[in-house]
Amino acid sequence: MALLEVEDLDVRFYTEAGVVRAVDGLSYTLDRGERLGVVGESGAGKTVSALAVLDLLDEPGRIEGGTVRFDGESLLDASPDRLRTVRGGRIGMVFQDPETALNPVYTVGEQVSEAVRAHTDRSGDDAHDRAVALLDRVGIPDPTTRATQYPHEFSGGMAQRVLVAMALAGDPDLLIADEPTTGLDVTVQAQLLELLDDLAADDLAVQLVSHDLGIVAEFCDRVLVMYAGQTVERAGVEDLFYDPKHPYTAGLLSAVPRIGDDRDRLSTIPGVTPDLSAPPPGCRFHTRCPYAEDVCTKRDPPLATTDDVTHRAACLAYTGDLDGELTFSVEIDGDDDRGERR
Ligand SMILES: Nc1ncnc2c1ncn2[C@@H]1O[C@H](COP(=O)(O)OP(=O)(O)OP(=O)(O)O)[C@@H](O)[C@H]1O
Repeated sequence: MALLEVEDLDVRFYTEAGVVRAVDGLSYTLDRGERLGVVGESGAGKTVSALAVLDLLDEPGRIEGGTVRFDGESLLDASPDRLRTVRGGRIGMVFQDPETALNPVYTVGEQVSEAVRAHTDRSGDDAHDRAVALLDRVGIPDPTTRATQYPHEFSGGMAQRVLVAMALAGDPDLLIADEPTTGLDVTVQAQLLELLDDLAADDLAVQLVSHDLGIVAEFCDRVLVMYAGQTVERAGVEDLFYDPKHPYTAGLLSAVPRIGDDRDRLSTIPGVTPDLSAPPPGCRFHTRCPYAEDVCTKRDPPLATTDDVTHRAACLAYTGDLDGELTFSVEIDGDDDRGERR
């Protein structure tokens, strides 16, 4: 049994401008110790789906359908008390922007101790000792002294380590990290990824939400690509990066800036993500897809098997509905690796 099973998850935001279909029919699983990357442009639904898994959506967001099972237990049916136990306990969370996630008026030690008290039987000195051990575990030097200091005395990278320590307080089986390294400089990013790598080696499953494909390529086992609230491709990390099957993924990959590449490639996929209160009919990507045919404006592509059952893509090219061939080239390390897709 998978550790996390998300099936057919639908999230809507009821706004004055209309109903925003932020997540539509999202399904995926995550095994123990596995690292899943969730990628896609801004507005794809990465954060909203991570929050929905934990039933943490704020108004006007609502989960309209689907199931979330964690270790066999249905989280969306769980009582608020039970959810609070699982959340931050068996599922740890780290979000972007550590400075705002920490409370400026309490010491770091107090905040980590509080997380320990909330998610374990420890209290008093015992909780404090555990907090110091956690700060040590996440690579904060001189943790005893650092525990007495306030968040403003920590750099961005060190503050993010504190948040990881708090997420580990309940000894979780799953860590959901949403853009955990965004805003940090490259060296600090690498150090933080090394920490996550080390933690995942201890059988912690990680769902890493990121718009940074380089980080995902380096860290993850499997990748889910989201576009406009839906999964467009799902594959093992190597298959996805070396042999993408969806035109959107191919576009994202060619938009990754590479060392020594001074062209502005970030605008490789022309157009913008659609307004999710009125998504385009048929394939949501058809308005930006260079391969789109008439049928793409009418038929919603299922997440179909490509040449491998574990490699799926939501494109009519894999249901036999396209007249033309899907052929795109992906440059990996400067090599032009041309592939035929059908
Ligand atoms: N409070 C809200 N009210 C209305 N719509 C919302 C709200 N929060 C999110 N959405 C919509 O949900 C969709 C998904 O947003 P989400 O933040 O999950 O995207 P994302 O992929 O995480 O992007 P980013 O990388 O910018 O965080 C977007 O279209 C967004 O406009």
